Amino acid sequence: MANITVLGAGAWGTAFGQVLADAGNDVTMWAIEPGIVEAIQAEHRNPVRLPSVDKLPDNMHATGDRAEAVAHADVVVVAIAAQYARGALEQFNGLLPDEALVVSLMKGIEKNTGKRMDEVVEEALDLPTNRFLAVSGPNLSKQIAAREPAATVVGCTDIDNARAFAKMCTTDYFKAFITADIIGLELCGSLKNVVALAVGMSHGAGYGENTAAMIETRGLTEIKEVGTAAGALPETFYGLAGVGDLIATCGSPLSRNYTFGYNLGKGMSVDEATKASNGVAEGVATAGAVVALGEQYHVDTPLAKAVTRVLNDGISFDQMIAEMFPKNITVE
Ligand SMILES: NC(=O)C1=CN([C@@H]2O[C@H](COP(=O)(O)OP(=O)(O)OC[C@H]3O[C@@H](n4cnc5c(N)ncnc54)[C@H](OP(=O)(O)O)[C@@H]3O)[C@@H](O)[C@H]2O)C=CC1
Ligand SMILES: O=C(CO)COP(=O)(O)O
Repeated sequence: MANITVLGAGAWGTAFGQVLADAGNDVTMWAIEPGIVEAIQAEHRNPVRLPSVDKLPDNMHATGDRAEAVAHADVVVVAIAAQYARGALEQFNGLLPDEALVVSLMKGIEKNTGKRMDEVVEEALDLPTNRFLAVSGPNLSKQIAAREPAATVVGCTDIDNARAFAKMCTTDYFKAFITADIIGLELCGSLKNVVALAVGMSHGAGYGENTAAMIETRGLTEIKEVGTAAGALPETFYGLAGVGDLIATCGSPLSRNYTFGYNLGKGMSVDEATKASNGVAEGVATAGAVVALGEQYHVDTPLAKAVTRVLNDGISFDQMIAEMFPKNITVE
């Protein structure tokens, strides 16, 4: 198969690295933390970010050296926390082989620029659009690391590249579908994290499934409206990467976004919830960017606005609901 390098040995980077290794590829993990590199290389484990896996496959290696990591890569997969991706990738600019494909697993919007990860990756690496791919779907890392059956969507403007990478990440337990709708894929993955924060808050505040369903339904509409205004295909939002990922992320305490929201709903401050989080909750930085995207495209974003009010102004969950659903609107 292929030589594939994964940049970022977090929970999903490591679990997806295992999928790629199970599919028969030779996988090199690059991480900034020397302790993680050492543990993967010496013990075939990532005790910091993915402790549930006792032994990673033998065809998974690790290095902390940037040039060595990517020198022979056919594909470079990026799994770095979204707000740090640009800075981290700029240090790889000029090191990648000329024809290498670059695949983003990230689900976030850059806070300072409002840019999607396809834009950030292409700018940071001077990468042509046809060599950028995104992977997004209902993919809670711990369950995929346990090899439970799951599926994802691989996107690329060059559908042959999407098809080629989908083959490289298909195993008996992990299936990949393809699309050319990069904008849809990026916005589904990033924006559902904001919805998961709100649903987590609802459960943390003590409410049940009706409240969660009300938020999820509003969230899906909001994601679709912002996304289609930005150029995405509407059908992407009703597929695996859209409603599929919304169901998984809003329904599981394994989601860092859901859990972050749950802790806020129970009364923690943003600082306390950040300290309690086991990995990055991308929705926290992305919420404000969604509001800005809404303003840019003249689409109302009551859910994202209400979530930013909780994050920035510390309003209660009940007040958030009142702001999301003013008395004079009808909600579908
Ligand atoms: N976990 C999941 O279930 C899924 C996650 N995703 C998305 O994938 C992305 C990564 O998630 P995940 O792996 O779970 O997150 P984690 O929080 O587990 O890991 C984040 C990764 O980013 C790295 N990182 C942070 N800052 C820097 C930096 N300045 N330079 C280099 N590396 C840095 C971390 O390195 P270090 O460990 O050394 O701090 C770590 O490898 C996110 O955008 C997330 O939304 C998508 C689908 C599923
Ligand atoms: O995107 C995910 C599942 O598809 C993971 O969600 P979290 O980043 O909230 O853990």
